[in-house]
Amino acid sequence: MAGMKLQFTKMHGAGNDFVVIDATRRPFSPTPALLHRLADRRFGVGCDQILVVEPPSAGDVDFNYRIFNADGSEVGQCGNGSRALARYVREHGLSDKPRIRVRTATSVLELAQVDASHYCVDMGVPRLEPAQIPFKAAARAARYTLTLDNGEPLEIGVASMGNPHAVIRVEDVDLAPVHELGRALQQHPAFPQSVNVGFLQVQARDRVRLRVYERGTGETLACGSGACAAVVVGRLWGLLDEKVKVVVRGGELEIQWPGENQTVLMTGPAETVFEGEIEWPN
Ligand SMILES: N[C@H](CCC[C@H](N)C(=O)O)C(=O)O
Repeated sequence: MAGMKLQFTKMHGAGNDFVVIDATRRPFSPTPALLHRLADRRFGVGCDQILVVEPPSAGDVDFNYRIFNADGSEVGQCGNGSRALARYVREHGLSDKPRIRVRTATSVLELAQVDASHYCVDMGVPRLEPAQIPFKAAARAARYTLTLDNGEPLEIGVASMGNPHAVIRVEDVDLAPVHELGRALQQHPAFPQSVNVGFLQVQARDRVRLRVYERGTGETLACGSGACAAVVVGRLWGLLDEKVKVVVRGGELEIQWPGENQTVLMTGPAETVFEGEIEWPN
């Protein structure tokens, strides 16, 4: 049966991997079935997120950018994906500007190339009010204590980078119950839109290790917005300085946050792995 041929580019940022689609010349409105196929690591291409580059919705940005998790859910932020997008638009001749601005469903980001394989993203001001996360709490606090299904208390920090994050401090990320606690928090009624769950090990005031159990995807090798949220929470807890190296399973990210009402800067890698084409029935 004749189908549609869909060109894509396979990319990753510190091991968080993407299928990137160019919708700047013609619209791309993927069905859930197509998203699942693109993300499927056996029956399809395989990725953590699908990124769709679109023409700007207004003159204040250069591109719009849609983000779909592997489960097909559309979300408003992907930090590692924004670095991949910055590389993508340069490599595909869609822009030769040294700095570009992109709009997602929840945020406007500014991206700049640092060197041949590194990009810096201004991820905007973290949102800390519970209603902005969204997170059900009476008032804003640096720390919250959740009661888990088993009755156990759990201390967390919460922040939104345009997507929701919960941060849990652990002694050793290699020993943390990432999948068990990650799933428990994602199903917790305190997070009406689920949540990305970060496990933060503080090694020094300027160096941490991090694992993230992502919403709509599961554990990834890196989570850019998760690294930002972890540094924001770590600083609110008085544990971290302004510039922090975040060591994740797939590499390293540099995060800088001067403090409240300031934007978070994230610097990290973006790589192109291959160009591909997949046939899909109309
Ligand atoms: N799973 C996230 C989206 C991808 C974020 C992550 N890949 C990043 O680099 O920020 C969410 O549902 O909000």
